[in-house]
Amino acid sequence: MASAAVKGLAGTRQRQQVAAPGWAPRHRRCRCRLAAQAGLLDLLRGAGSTEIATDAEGEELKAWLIERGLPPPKLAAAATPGSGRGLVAAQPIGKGESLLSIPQQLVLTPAAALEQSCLRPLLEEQPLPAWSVLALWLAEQRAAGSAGGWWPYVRLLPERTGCVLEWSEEEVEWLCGSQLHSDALEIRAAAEASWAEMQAVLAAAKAQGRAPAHGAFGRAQLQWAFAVLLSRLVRLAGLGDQEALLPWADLLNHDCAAASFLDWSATEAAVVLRAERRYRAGEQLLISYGQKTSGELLLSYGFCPDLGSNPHDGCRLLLELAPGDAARNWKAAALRQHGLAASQLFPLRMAAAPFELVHYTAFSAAVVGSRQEAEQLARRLFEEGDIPPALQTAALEAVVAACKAALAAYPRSFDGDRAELDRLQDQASAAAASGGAGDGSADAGQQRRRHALQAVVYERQVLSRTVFVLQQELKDVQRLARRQG
Ligand SMILES: C[S@@+](CC[C@H](N)C(=O)[O-])C[C@H]1O[C@@H](n2cnc3c(N)ncnc32)[C@H](O)[C@@H]1O
Repeated sequence: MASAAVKGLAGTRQRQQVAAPGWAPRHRRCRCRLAAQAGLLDLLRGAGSTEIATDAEGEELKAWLIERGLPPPKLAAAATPGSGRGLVAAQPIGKGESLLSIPQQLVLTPAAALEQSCLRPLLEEQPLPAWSVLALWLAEQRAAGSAGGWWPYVRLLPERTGCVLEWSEEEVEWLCGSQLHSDALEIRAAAEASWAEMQAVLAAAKAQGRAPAHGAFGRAQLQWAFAVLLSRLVRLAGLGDQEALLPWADLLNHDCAAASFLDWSATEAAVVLRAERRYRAGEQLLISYGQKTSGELLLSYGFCPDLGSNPHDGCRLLLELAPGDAARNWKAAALRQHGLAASQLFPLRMAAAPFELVHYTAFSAAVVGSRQEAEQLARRLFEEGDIPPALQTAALEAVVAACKAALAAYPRSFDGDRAELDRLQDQASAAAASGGAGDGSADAGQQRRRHALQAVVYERQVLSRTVFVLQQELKDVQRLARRQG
């Protein structure tokens, strides 16, 4: 059971992808051109000599890794306003240049963690999921302090990440009505299940005197480790989808408009990153953590991009085959052949027509008399992308009804949430203008509230916009039907 839950958690972690062309933000090309021009100006001004305020501990980690085989990167660690440490260009960088190449021995895969773990004999006897092995390794290294083999890396890991594992129950309730609420509960339940699942190993470790410093594997220590993993683990598609910690490279921050990401290169036998454009010396290098909505970023990484700045923002709508449909089993089998399930989440975006989900509801609404008929219709809808005219109205109506039901599921009024969000945004702007004086923890709590509100306000705007667009389409379909009839 725990491993199923852990799978759910894995699904929420960094899945780094290239931005789909349809979703490239309009301003991007323009920004690149400006950046290229800025790069040229910098060269003329001798930007190579720009002084960079580097971060001492981050640079010490880089030097430590270089001693262990890291080819010297063209990047430097630096403090970045509002996002902790980050990596900046240490010199002007050209498009396509190699920025980082992390050799295998510095990639912290679950296998590497197991190899180094004090619990290794026990974990070989009673294997735990990769996620738990890494968490135990992190907790062990942290407890060992400077005596541990990876202290230069572990001491840089944040005390708190802001991810949903650190939220109070009341804070999680702010997401009620949204699919994010189910995600949040699932992530927290997975961490709980992982904690429960490792108790037998921890008890054996205690009995055999294998656990290191007192309390190294306590609940709070493992909670910290789970939060670190949720906000830093990178899935390496080129390494069979393994998830790993990437020391120093995990200082890279996220940009919703970035296309580059870290992945394993078999030819270079290393995790690599190339420059997707030119960079000035001192400019921060940002990568993509995946095409995530702002709410998803909030749950895993504890930050939320500014409203309107995330081209992947939106919400997910849950659609299901009608439970009472006599053809439900045939339909479910036919859906599976197209990678869809009898209960399926669909992403909605502000500016995208949700064709796939209209096809899904057309399939759900259709009356089919056999398995073959279900398969035939599924092929027409999901392979050829064609909706039989007779199903169009019912499909559009079903999506509109599903969006309205999703809107009604939010417990608080849209206007009330919007007003509170505006107020918190004004307060945040005023605090930023006055230098951000005040109690840090109160600020963090207020920021979380603002981010949660931002997510649930935007989701409802997307749902309302989808209702509007589909109602227009419904009118067109009905007008056409009247003309033809
Ligand atoms: C993989 S780590 C990146 C390094 C991190 N900044 C640090 O100081 O250790 C991910 C964390 O960086 C921060 N972060 C990354 N991108 C950000 C962004 N665009 N805005 C704000 N915070 C960001 C968040 O705290 C997130 O949990």
